[in-house]
Amino acid sequence: MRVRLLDEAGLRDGLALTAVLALLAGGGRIVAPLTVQRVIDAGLAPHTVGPAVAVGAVAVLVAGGSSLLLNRRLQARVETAIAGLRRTGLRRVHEMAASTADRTPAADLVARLTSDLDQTTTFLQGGGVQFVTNTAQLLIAGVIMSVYSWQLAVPVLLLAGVLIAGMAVMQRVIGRRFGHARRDLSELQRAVTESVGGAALIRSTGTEQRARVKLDAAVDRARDSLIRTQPALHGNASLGEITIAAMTVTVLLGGVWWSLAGPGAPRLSSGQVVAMVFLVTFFVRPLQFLVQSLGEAQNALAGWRRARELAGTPSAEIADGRPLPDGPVGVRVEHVSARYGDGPVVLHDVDVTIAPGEHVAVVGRTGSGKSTFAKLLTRRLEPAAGTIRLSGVPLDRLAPTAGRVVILPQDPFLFAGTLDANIRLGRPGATTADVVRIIDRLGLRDWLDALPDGVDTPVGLRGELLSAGERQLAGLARTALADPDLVVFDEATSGIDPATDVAVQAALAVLTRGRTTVSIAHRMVTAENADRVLVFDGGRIVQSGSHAELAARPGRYADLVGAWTRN
Ligand SMILES: Nc1ncnc2c1ncn2[C@@H]1O[C@H](COP(=O)(O)OP(=O)(O)OP(=O)(O)O)[C@@H](O)[C@H]1O
Repeated sequence: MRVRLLDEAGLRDGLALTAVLALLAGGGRIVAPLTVQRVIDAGLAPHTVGPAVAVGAVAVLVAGGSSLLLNRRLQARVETAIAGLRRTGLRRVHEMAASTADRTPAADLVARLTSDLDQTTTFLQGGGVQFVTNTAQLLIAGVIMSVYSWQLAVPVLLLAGVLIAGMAVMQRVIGRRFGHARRDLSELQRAVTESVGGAALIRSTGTEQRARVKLDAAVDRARDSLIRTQPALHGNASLGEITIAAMTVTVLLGGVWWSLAGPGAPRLSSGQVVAMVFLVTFFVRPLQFLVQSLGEAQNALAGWRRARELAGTPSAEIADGRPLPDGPVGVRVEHVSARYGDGPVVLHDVDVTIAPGEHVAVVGRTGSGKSTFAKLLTRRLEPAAGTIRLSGVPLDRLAPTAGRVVILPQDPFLFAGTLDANIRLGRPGATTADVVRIIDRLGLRDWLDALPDGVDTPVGLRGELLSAGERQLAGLARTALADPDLVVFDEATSGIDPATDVAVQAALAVLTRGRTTVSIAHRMVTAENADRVLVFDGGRIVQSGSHAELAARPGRYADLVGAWTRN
């Protein structure tokens, strides 16, 4: 695990140089007490002071310089590793299997890539890098103490052994508790995001009390989790204080006793006793640091692990998949069933073929399985049984189809920025001139001219400055710019005024011309304009034919047409 951490943080490269810098930084600090010992043992002779000060000064400068270099080196590497983890994590979010993405709340993914990793940075900036220097200092001080007086060094090292063993046990407990705390904090973030995002709905439905109870529960859980990290931390601090004080006392009392020992017994000079007192201080300081920063270190590690877990999610993209053959896509859905997680089967034995270039409208009552069918075609859900082939290639063998298979949702996602920037996302390298051309081709020039700043009109966060119909028009333009070979269009059910609806229908007609299209239709006009209508009911296709054919005979579709006409 630790070895993997070294690799992941990019610390293995140049490990020897890192170790040398750490030894220089840690060892340099220890030279001063040794020079003091020499001066004392020489009877404080003036001629020994000058060289001692010179050696001490050089040592301090070397220690300071090495420490600076080491800090910069480690900080830069670990920050680079964190940035890499963020990038990989984000890529995994985009390549995640649809089933995993469905199960994972967005706020949890955001927390793993932001606040969780921030803990690692905070720890580093708070002196986490000193871990390395301190460990080197601890080792060097321990060795020198043993050389100076093994009689004093043995009890100190034994006490240090007790402390380190105690910390090893505690850190496991502390690590586990911080792991829980980070999970509960991420839950809290999710609850807060939901509550803030849904504030208007909560106010309008008068459900503030219910929302507050849910939020309070998340706040309490996070608080309790954080409190649960404390007893082990306090236990660790107490153990540290007791053993560290015992080490200092041992050296002081033992030193005095040995220095006064009678003839025949091994004697310590006063200089050696003073040096030992300094050395034990150098020995215990890193231990104190380790004790105090154990909590922060475990919190940082817990954050790192959560981010790494996300970065380690297997990509759902098929690396050596077969590319989608060029041209309009033929769709073959063979006896496909679908379910969400362990839930009931919601699509049963769906078997249908869509010819290249055909425009198929999917209709049916709410909950009949239309969206599930669309999710299967666009790989946002894997079939529970059966196979789907696009132009003959089974979906589970197909290479990424970005730009070739495009879903146009009811409410297309728009990033904060201009309309131009959002539409250009459809095709990498597209220019504003391309955007204007595609808007013209879709017959949307009047709409564009009516916007305050034309293509430079800002759309606001998630496109909130545009109407629902305008967002769908922007989505249509973006899709048209992508020039896909299979379009899955989820028609908006509401929020579109009649004029925009006409514009949407006209643009849709241009977009679908010559390309395979599956439209989830909520309006009769969309079904009428399609080559064929598939009628879903209870998760099954119960009718298939042209609008005219199906409307003319009794059945589900005729009922739907009746309902549309009455509306
Ligand atoms: N994410 C999900 N998790 C669990 N069940 C789901 C999920 N999405 C849909 N379902 C269930 O699958 C069934 C089909 O739903 P689907 O969304 O495909 O219907 P639909 O015909 O598109 O309905 P609508 O016209 O209201 O969008 C429904 O019973 C629904 O409750």
